[in-house]
Amino acid sequence: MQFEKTPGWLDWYADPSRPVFRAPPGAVDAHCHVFGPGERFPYAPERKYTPCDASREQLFALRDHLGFERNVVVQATCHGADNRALVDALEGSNGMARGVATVRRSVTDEELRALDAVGVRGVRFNFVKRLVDFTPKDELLEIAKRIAPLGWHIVVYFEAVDLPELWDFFTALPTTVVVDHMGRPDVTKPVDGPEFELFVKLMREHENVWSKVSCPERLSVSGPPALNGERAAYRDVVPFARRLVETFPDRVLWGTDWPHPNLKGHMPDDGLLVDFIPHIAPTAELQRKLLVDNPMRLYWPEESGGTRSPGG
Ligand SMILES: O=C(O)c1cc(C(=O)O)oc(=O)c1
Repeated sequence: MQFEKTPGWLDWYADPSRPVFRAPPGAVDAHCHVFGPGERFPYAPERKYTPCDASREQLFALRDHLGFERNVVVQATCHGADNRALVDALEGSNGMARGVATVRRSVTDEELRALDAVGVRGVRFNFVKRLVDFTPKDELLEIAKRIAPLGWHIVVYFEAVDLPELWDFFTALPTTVVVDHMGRPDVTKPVDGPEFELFVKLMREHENVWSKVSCPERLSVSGPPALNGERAAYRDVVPFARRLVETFPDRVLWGTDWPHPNLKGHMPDDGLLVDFIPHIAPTAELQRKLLVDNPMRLYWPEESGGTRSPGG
């Protein structure tokens, strides 16, 4: 198989603009990745793409540049179930990053405990066909039952058209379930149409389901603004994200998705992505919940007056 690197990728993400929006103190970028460096942390043989290296140092520099304080680093599919790059990032974070890992059913209890000790608080199940080969649901359920007693949660990534088929599986999971990128709605469809209503219903009927209101750059058809100083990017995604933030203010998270793997049309400016936040969370209270209270409750409960409870 031939792997392609996206031309110009590094140039773009090395130079994001400074956002106009000031994140509240303690803000968490709750969805980002580290890639490699490939020489130290090789990419998985079963990967569907090969990214450019994106190191923990670059990630933490971006965090500071954007005015954020913490990260949740999510295991990317190009690293498969080899979590060494993720662990390295968590170890280098001074406790300011938590992680979401990928594991197989062969993972030992000792390995789970070691991941927990370094800051992993969840596992990711991926159902996006261009990114992974299918993992049998019985294996995923077995993993879910193993991680629940640790107080971890499950992050799921899927396309909106696949939600009806995945519904029973998701609603049987025994932990908090965090959906990546709003379940990837088709934003050319109405925000109150049947497809997005099904996702809203999932969250309404299942209080253990959370959503990341992230990745407008992946979902948008209108795209980023022309290079004319306009900072209100990805407007067609706003109604979807805003509906979730306003309806479920205590169960939404936000992240940059840096370094934006697999984006071919354009590379997003992370500063512009931060300036998307006040459009989807228009009040200071909603912004604080989205960027501080919710991620702290899920990833640093010991610092926000809670404890980790088995079952996530
Ligand atoms: O849409 C994507 O291509 C994508 C890929 C990955 C990954 O490879 O893990 O993660 C994401 O959050 C999004």
